[in-house]
Amino acid sequence: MSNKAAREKLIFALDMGKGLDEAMSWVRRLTGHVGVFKVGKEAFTRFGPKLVQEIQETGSRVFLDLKFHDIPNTVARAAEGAVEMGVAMFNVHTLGGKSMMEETAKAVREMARKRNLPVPLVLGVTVLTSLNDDDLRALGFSYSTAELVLRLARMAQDAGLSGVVASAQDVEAIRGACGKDFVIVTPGIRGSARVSGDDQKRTLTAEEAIRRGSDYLVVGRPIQTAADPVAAADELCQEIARGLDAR
Ligand SMILES: O=C(O)c1cc(=O)[nH]c(=O)n1[C@@H]1O[C@H](COP(=O)(O)O)[C@@H](O)[C@H]1O
Repeated sequence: MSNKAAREKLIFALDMGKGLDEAMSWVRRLTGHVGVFKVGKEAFTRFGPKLVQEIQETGSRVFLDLKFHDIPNTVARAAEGAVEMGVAMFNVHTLGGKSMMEETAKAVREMARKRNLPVPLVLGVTVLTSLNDDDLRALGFSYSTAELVLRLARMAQDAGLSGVVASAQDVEAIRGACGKDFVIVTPGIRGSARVSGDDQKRTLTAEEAIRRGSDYLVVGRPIQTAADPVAAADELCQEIARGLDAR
């Protein structure tokens, strides 16, 4: 069993679509070794709210990663569904705009109050960790990734979101601009070895991400494809603990 404070910061991405049983066997295997299970598009399009419910019935917390990106009314209504599912956190794309984020934050608070449910963390995805400065230029942005992330994080905070999803490379700048209570979730965590089929461009190690101020790390393939996934999760928790000590 790993250090609890460190473990709570580790989110395992349940990126798998073969069967609900397979997903739940990963949940049972990694319970006590990671703090949160992330249900993203790959699993949700196959298993839907049933997977979320089954994970929560085991006592674990769920991060619903559907990256809502649509007009304000549509995202706000989808967000109410996320509240009703009882997830601990979910995300929207900040590029959906400030009014979308404002309407969503308000709808989440009201739905939680009406149904007497916990208020989930609402996170704004800034610039995907699979994109670099060249990709942004090709998309027509004149900002660098670092500049755009900071701008979007400030906007997410002004709109009332709980925090953001960003590369760990941007954590110090976001923390400086948005303060200590703003939640920063960082995917794109990699050690010295890359995983096969790797699409992550802005990465950092778990220890360094935590040392710089990440609140949660999202890790998928480095655990899922490890020879011993439980040992890989425990090693990440040790890295997180070292990062916390070095803060
Ligand atoms: O929102 C996310 O979780 C996310 C945002 C982002 O910018 N980059 C990113 O990789 N993610 C997710 O984080 C996970 C990373 O998985 P691995 O690269 O396998 O560790 C995937 O489930 C992605 O969908």
